[in-house]
Amino acid sequence: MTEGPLTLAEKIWSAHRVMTLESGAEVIAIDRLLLHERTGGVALKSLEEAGRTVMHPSRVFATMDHIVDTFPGRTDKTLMPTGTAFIVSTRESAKRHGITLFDIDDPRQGIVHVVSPEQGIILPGAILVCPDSHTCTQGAFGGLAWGIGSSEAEHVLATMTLRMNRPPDMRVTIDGVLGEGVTAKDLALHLIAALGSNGAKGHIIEFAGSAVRALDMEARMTLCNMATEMACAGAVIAPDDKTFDWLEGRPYAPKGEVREQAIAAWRALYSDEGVVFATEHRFDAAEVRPMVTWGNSPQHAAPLGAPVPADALSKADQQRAVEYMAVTPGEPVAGLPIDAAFIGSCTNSRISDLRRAAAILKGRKVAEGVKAICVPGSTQVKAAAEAEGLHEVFLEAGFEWREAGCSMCFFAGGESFAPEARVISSTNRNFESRQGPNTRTHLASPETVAASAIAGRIALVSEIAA
Ligand SMILES: CC(C)[C@H](C(=O)O)[C@@H](O)C(=O)O
Ligand code: SF4
Repeated sequence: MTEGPLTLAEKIWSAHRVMTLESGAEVIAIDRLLLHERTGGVALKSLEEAGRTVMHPSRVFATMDHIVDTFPGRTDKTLMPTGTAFIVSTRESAKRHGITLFDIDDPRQGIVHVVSPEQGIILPGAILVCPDSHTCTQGAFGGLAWGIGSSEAEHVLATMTLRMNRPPDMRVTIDGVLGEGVTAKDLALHLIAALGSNGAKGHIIEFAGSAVRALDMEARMTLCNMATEMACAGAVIAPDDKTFDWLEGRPYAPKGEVREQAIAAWRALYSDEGVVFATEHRFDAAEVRPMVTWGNSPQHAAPLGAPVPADALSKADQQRAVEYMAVTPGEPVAGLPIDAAFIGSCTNSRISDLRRAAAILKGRKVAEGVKAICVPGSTQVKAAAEAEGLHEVFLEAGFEWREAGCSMCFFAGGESFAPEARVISSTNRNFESRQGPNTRTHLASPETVAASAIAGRIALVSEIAA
């Protein structure tokens, strides 16, 4: 390993360095590759067409999440035209190459970034890649994880290496205490609003500080997930006892004596005192409020109740968003009537998210005319929620209760919300037509989504009647 003080990311990177090329690029070893039926299927097909084989099938995992329907009783058939072909071809390739597949009917199935931590596939100090932009979610466990393209995934399948320049390091330190009812999602939107959607361009962000240490593992995943929306190359949080405890007993995580040895090594995974980051930012958790987006980029976020920027119509990038979203500069989006509410996605669909939403929905009803849907992030999350009776809370309130998957986080030609529907959503992207043709997505925490579904308009938890 290199001498002198090192960042956490540098420590992990140098432990994986195979060689440095003349160009300065490096060849690094990859520990784990994850695939899903949308981009993973493409990588496998292309590998086969090139006549290559999978180097380490036991380090490659595939799941069905992006294209599969989430209706109860689903099959290989999907509303996405050509969708079945992706599902079938991923399944057949996985079988041919001996890759572990979390298929539609597998109790381990779910959204790739929810399933991997659940199974203990991502580990502190590891490097994991996946042809999906929200892979940095998994950096919450103190490993390096980032999204790659399908052709890079093919390269990893064949060689378990990647050729890359080491990304520069950025540290985002958040000290202080988050206020009552303020969540990791609000914190993430606060940071994106402040730093911008290119604010971390090409950097590996290390989230540090007392407010980050205080987050539980699922909240850390939400934070790292949203880092993608600042164009980062990865996001990482130094592992601690919470990380080790969360991983205990997970199928692919080390056990017994090996676990003890692993923990001893994982305890060295932190940025050394005095190390210099390419960029540093500091935030105070006490300043974060419940947030909601008003435009078509996650950076178009403001505290719930704050107005859409009064000068938005004079700014080229905001003008289109204001028109598309049908919002009024100078006025808040809070209070706007909604057509739909969505709880799901790799950002906010884990058991703690569902528990917090259910606590708000209990004994209440979704406002008339609002289509409300809850899609657990994985089949395991769904089962855990059902064991606690949370599904009954959602159903009694008037939410649909679905099978696990990406669902309407990402309209790929399958199921969608109605054209121009205004949707309050626990997802990570509010791009144009993201949840169906011309849909208007407002990003928020699961709590705000639940409260808004009850109110029938964008609302704070504190605004709904007791
Ligand atoms: C389809 C997939 C490649 C895409 C991504 O990379 O992120 C999707 O997951 C998304 O969230 O937009
Ligand atoms: S849940 Fe949404 S953001 Fe996450 S991987 Fe699926 S489509 Fe992408």
